[in-house]
Amino acid sequence: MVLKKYNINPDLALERQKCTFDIEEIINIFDGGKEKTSQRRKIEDVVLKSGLCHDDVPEECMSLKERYENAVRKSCFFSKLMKTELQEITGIEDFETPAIRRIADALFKDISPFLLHLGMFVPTIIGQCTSEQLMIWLPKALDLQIIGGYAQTELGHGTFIRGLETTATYDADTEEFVLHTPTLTAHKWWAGGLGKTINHCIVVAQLYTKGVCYGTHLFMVQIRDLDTHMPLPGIKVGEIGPRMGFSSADNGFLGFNNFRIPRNNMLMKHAQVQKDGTYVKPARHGKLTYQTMVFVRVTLVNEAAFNLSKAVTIAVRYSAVRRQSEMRPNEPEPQILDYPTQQHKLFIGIATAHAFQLTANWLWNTFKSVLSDMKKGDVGTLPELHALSSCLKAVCTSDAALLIEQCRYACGGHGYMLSSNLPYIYSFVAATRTYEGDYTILLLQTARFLVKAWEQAEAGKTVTPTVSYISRSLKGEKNSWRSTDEGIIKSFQAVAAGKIALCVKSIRDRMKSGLDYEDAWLLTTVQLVDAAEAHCRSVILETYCNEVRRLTKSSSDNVKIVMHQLVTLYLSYWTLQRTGDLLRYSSISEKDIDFMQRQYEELLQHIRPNAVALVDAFDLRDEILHSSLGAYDGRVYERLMEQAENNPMNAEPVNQSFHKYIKPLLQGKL
Ligand SMILES: CCCCCCCCCCCCCCCCC/C=C/C(=O)SCCNC(=O)CCNC(=O)[C@H](O)C(C)(C)COP(=O)(O)OP(=O)(O)OC[C@H]1O[C@@H](n2cnc3c(N)ncnc32)[C@H](O)[C@@H]1OP(=O)(O)O
Ligand SMILES: Cc1cc2nc3c(=O)[nH]c(=O)nc-3n(C[C@H](O)[C@H](O)[C@H](O)COP(=O)(O)OP(=O)(O)OC[C@H]3O[C@@H](n4cnc5c(N)ncnc54)[C@H](O)[C@@H]3O)c2cc1C
Repeated sequence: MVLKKYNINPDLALERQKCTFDIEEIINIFDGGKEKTSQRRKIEDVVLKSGLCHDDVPEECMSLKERYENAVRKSCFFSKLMKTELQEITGIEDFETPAIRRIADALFKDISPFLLHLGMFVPTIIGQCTSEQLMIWLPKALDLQIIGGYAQTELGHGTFIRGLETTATYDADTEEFVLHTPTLTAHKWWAGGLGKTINHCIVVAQLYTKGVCYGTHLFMVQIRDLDTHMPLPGIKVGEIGPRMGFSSADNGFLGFNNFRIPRNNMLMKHAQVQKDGTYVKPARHGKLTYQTMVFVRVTLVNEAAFNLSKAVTIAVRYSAVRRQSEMRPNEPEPQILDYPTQQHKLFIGIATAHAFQLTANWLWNTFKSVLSDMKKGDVGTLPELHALSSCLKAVCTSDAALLIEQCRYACGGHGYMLSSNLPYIYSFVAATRTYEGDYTILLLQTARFLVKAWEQAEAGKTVTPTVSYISRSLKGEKNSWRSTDEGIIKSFQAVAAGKIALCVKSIRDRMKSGLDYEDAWLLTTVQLVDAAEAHCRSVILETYCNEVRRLTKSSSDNVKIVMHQLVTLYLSYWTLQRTGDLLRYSSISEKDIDFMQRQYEELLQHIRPNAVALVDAFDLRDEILHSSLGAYDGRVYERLMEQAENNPMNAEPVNQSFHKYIKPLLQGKL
């Protein structure tokens, strides 16, 4: 759609005059410096000027097939642009740049069918191939001579990878693997891009050699002819059908009928099958084939932050423009943003977007540092990364989905319109809570790490920094509540320690009563999930505070003030959400809770004048927001009417169904 130009809505113009800080300063902080802001804007200019974002009809008015075809068209031209003009700006192969991710949303209101190519296929090649394999596949994948996906999940199993049924049996005579789908439930299911788009695929299958099963391994498989795009003989492939979102991503199914691939197509960086069929197991860690999932979990924290920032920008701008009800008789209707309950719904969204973005950046740096340790042969930091990425992925995607839905509630009926973009943002983020490891499953992985850390600390061993609070708790350090940043973080750590202690006790008590470890663990899983969530909260709170302090060291006083107001709002909000836990595990009193409630309500008032400026500081262009409610100019009603008038349903004054059905019904002739 071409965005019509309007003058700024007067309410929104006034809001911007109230701003107390330099928006550009905050933009630079989140981009990582002035230079990065300028590079990002250059990238956005190039993409927006390319004309690629244009749709003749709104995406939501297209059929599923049209949406898919439109998304393929855009993905191809966008890929070409990335290889040419964008590469000149970003530097060769710098696909890591968050700017590319951001501007991709200007093209795809839903998502690109190439998402898995960049998001999982290329990262798997990088992380799982030997250097010889890398030289064969990486240049082709980066150059889009081959397009790939990641097919792990099957119809019968997603969570439990060890239960996957697809087999890859080595045939030493021909030096090939035979891929086979032995049952209905063994069909690969869900892989993005698999339905219609990709010609190659990373397939996760149970490896058999010399009659022994060695568990799941990764294989590079060509599934379609590069010229005709027809499925290769022995391959059954297609689209799984309409779903809540991901409509243009052609999620697919895949079955193999004794399909042969060369031995070299097993990704052999960590484990190998030699020509004679001898299996060589990974030298360092048994779960290195799960590395791409860890990578994606790390990036999903960023996705949670980015998508929440879009939703809250839309809802705050709308709330500054929307007037409803009256506060006092005969007074003009106020902006709905003036209602404290509306501020309560929205300002936590702004603070959470900051908290998640800074946590995502921190997690990304942690990931890079663990990768560099692993390159040197040290896998000692991997368990902590796995525990951190698991709980942060679970909690951030889950919180973001809830807060995005809250943004929709905050926009009343108009938030329900697809043109608000809130339903799209929600359905995308809702899926992130499930894929790449369901919420509960990932928290249970973190819980395993926490229980182990508890046992290590009990044995007097040093534990990793993110769980050092366990050692303090075991030393008998009592928590005394203080309503400062550090004080609140310590109390949240005391909550996490208290919950982990109870889990350990429950497991031990259950074992004393005769249960084996597995049953004792199983019966404690409700508490274990809760403990892992509490641990994750303490990590987010601490990271957010530390990062704001570090990043605003040389900022102006006004930026320091407003960024810190949001930190305090976040800490107060979570204190009030978790009073039960804090009363149980810290020394917080009712008086302290009253104080926190008052502080929270005062903060809403302090933040109110800067609310619009704070969402402007996410620097999200209208073309990325795609929202009739959230455009920079605030011309909500004009855009809603414009979109209604453009609705293809209004192209003809009388729909043919009137003549076919309604009229005969009215006339008793049906
Ligand atoms: C032109 C286009 C432009 C577009 C631009 C876009 C740019 C890119 C944007 C990027 C966004 C990316 C989006 C990508 C979209 C993705 C779509 C979705 C994909 C998928 O969902 S793929 C499938 C994912 N599946 C899962 O996540 C399954 C979850 N299950 C598991 O992970 C495991 O089964 C398990 C962990 C739950 C259990 O595994 P297992 O039984 O094997 O292990 P145990 O529980 O017995 O544990 C044993 C020990 O191993 C440790 N462990 C487990 N996992 C790991 C790990 N990953 N790393 C390290 N260690 C691990 C356990 O902790 C255990 O350790 P312990 O010491 O013994 O306790
Ligand atoms: C939009 C979308 C895109 C996807 N893209 C891909 C892709 O590209 N490639 C790919 O391979 N896969 C993909 N997936 C699949 C995805 O990874 C899985 O759906 C996900 O990992 C969850 O697994 P599941 O469906 O087997 O759920 P299940 O494991 O069946 O979960 C169902 C419920 O059972 C619970 N449960 C399961 N096991 C346990 C347990 N041990 N303890 C307690 N509770 C348990 C879960 O918590 C959940 O509540 C995609 C999924 C979606 C929705």
